Amino acid sequence: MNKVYKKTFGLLLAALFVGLLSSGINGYMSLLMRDLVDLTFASEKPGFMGIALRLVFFAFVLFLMQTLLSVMKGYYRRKTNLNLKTYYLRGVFNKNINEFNRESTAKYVSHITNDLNTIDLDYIDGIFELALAFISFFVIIIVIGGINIEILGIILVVSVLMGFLSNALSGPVKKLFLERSGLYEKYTGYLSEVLGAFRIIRVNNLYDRIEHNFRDRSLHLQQKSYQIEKTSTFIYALQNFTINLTVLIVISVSVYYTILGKLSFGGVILILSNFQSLIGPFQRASELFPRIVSARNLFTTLDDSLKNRENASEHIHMEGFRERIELDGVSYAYGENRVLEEVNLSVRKNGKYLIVGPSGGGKSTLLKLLRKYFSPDRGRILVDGQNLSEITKESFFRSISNVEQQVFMFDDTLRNNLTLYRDITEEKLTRAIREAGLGMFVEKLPGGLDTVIEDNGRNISGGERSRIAIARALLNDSDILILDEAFQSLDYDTAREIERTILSLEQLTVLNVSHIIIKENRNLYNQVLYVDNRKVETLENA
Ligand SMILES: Nc1ncnc2c1ncn2[C@@H]1O[C@H](COP(=O)(O)OP(=O)(O)OP(=O)(O)O)[C@@H](O)[C@H]1O
Repeated sequence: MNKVYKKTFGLLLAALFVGLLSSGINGYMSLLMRDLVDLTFASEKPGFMGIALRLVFFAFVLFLMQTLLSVMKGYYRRKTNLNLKTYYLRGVFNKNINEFNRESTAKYVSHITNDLNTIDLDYIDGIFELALAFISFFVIIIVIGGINIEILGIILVVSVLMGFLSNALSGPVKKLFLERSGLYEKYTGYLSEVLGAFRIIRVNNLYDRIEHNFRDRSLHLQQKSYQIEKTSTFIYALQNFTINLTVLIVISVSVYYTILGKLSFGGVILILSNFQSLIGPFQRASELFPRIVSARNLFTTLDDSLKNRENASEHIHMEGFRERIELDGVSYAYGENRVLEEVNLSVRKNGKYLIVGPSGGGKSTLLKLLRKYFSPDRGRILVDGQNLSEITKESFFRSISNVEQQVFMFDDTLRNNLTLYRDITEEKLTRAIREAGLGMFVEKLPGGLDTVIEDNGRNISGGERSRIAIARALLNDSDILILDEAFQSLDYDTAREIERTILSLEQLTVLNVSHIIIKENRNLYNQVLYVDNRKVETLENA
């Protein structure tokens, strides 16, 4: 993430350069102002108008510079933020499927919303503001140093002491900010779960139980925010006290130097009017530094969430499936629960396999291993003799199509939901629609293929959803089709017809996990595999 943040470093420097010019103009105007005041006290008319006009001119230039600065800052922030968000989302989509599934999606949502928002406000903007404050600080140092170096020395000592003090005071706030970010992540996850369970909560009147839990969690989060608020207020009050003390010291020293004749009255006004730029950076640093540090830690959290723990080196590019897939002594366990043990199996190209077995027997796990969602704990899966864990995901996924139990629909037209945004000829699309048994459905739709599927398929039935998934898979032109309970929402006749069509496709290897056994089609399979008791057995060979 840090690398992505640094990509817009050029924009940051350009904007800060404009900030430097603005501060320079501001410093120069302070000197003009001092001269103006001193001329007034000396009752000298010549030169007065000239300085006054110059002041008006530079005030206008300063206005333009500051407008430019705010435009540049806005552009820099937007661009950096967008870069980070797109990088993160791309990273999420590069995760191993099983590792993505292991986490709740809410965690990623919370990272993209809460955490990247915090990074925007506290880190991107924080660093910018701090840098700007220090630029104006150094410019004013040069200006005051030019007037009286002793006063500058005194002011600097006082300011630096105060800066250290403020920083030391802000320690407890840093810790609280970090804790709150973790709480937000959990809270967002919890809310997504509750809203995801909307139907079951409504139907079973579970709201009272949910409300109790919701109140506890909300309260806990609010208490943490309140604690941050309380601690921060106390720390800011202490910091204000030190600032007031510093102001008092600086005023006293300046006035004393005027009495000694080492500083003109205009000089005192210059110091006092720029005092904020002198102590501002230390004040800002104490306020922003804890935020910057805790937001900086979020980079590590975000990077960690994108890491794939299984890092087998994938270096083989697969050019289509040619001969066979072999499972060689494959074992897999979810923690202590061993689901497959020493499984040996051979799947030949264009073969048709029906996979059956009791619920919880391990059928889906077998499919997940074959889909490369995760790797076996022991043994190997060989695709045309190459170890599947060494084959790149991109090239392998191109060879397989999946019809899973959960079918996602985009809020888009039926056409785009079928083609998944690829260029597909009308002829091919019509054939896939027919083979997936969607012909009548499309004909009846008033908008045909241009009908919009709403809200993840709210306006279509479960059976239509499965058929859309089957059509998608047929349009994929992949070598292997993996079906996981694809027919369970279909009536018997429709399921039979679609299954028959799929099994008649000669250039397709089919692995079908199904509880629904269609007797008329059973002999169309080359092999029926039975998965149970950690084993995969062949029930019958055609
Ligand atoms: N992600 C997971 N984490 C932990 N255990 C899991 C996970 N997925 C499945 N299991 C367990 O692994 C075993 C096999 O599950 P699997 O889903 O492979 O069975 P299945 O034969 O496909 O079942 P069904 O026919 O009910 O879909 C079950 O005991 C299940 O509880």
